[in-house]
Amino acid sequence: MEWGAVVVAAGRGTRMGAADNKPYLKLAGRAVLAHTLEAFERSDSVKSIVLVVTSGEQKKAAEIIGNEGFGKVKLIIPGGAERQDSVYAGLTALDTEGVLVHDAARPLITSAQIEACCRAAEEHGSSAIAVPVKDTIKVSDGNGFIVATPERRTLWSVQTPQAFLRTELMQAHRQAQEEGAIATDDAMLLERLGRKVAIVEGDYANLKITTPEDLPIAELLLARRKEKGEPN
Ligand SMILES: Nc1ccn([C@@H]2O[C@H](COP(=O)(O)OP(=O)(O)OP(=O)(O)O)[C@@H](O)[C@H]2O)c(=O)n1
Ligand SMILES: C[C@](O)(CO)[C@H](O)COP(=O)(O)O
Repeated sequence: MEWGAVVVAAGRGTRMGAADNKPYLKLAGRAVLAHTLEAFERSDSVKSIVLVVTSGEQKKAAEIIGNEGFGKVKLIIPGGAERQDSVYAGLTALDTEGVLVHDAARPLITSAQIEACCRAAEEHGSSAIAVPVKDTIKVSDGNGFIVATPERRTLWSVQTPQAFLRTELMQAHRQAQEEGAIATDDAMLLERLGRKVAIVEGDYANLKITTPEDLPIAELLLARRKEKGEPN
């Protein structure tokens, strides 16, 4: 199966609160976006990448891609108000049979994990990388009180990439649009249609740069990876 990637980098970084948008923050001397794209550039299964960025940041993104010599990024397009809109915009610009959707804010992804996602989706139809939850998770009543504790052994913290048949994911997005359904990840759009998404156990290091403390943690994880001679 031929695989493409939609890398979404069109958020505003509200929770990070930095002067620059998250994809352009420096991580070990390089833009967060450069680390993220490098793993997809190195993945033998990924043939093309559509990068979805904030309107007005297309030139900035293109400069990074040019400086890094990345050749798989075919299009840099503006995103939408929600992550779901940005993903859909990317899907309409890709023509591969398989699609990986990945957050640009997850720069510690590795090409090995990308390959594992592709293989699992080729076997099961779709897949999502995830790690077992380490904390006990509680459900609240919305007024600050705990009302339930889901069984921890059934809980996974899902990350990206998530891998799908492109036409299937596009159909799921269109159905969600028609029904006004908002999803915080793409797997949810298939789950709501009764489709099973295979879990690919990943790595706790594949964190999403979301709040300020995430950046120094990512720096440490990258330094440890370099000491061990591990590739992205
Ligand atoms: N309208 C949006 C919102 C998010 N994203 C992307 O989706 C990924 C996950 O989103 P998140 O970590 O929430 O990034 P932001 O939306 O920028 O952060 P915040 O919610 O704090 O504003 C990020 O790579 C982000 O750039 C996107 O492409 N388009
Ligand atoms: C897609 C995701 O990274 C899976 O954990 C997460 O849902 C993105 O959430 P965000 O609020 O858009 O960062």
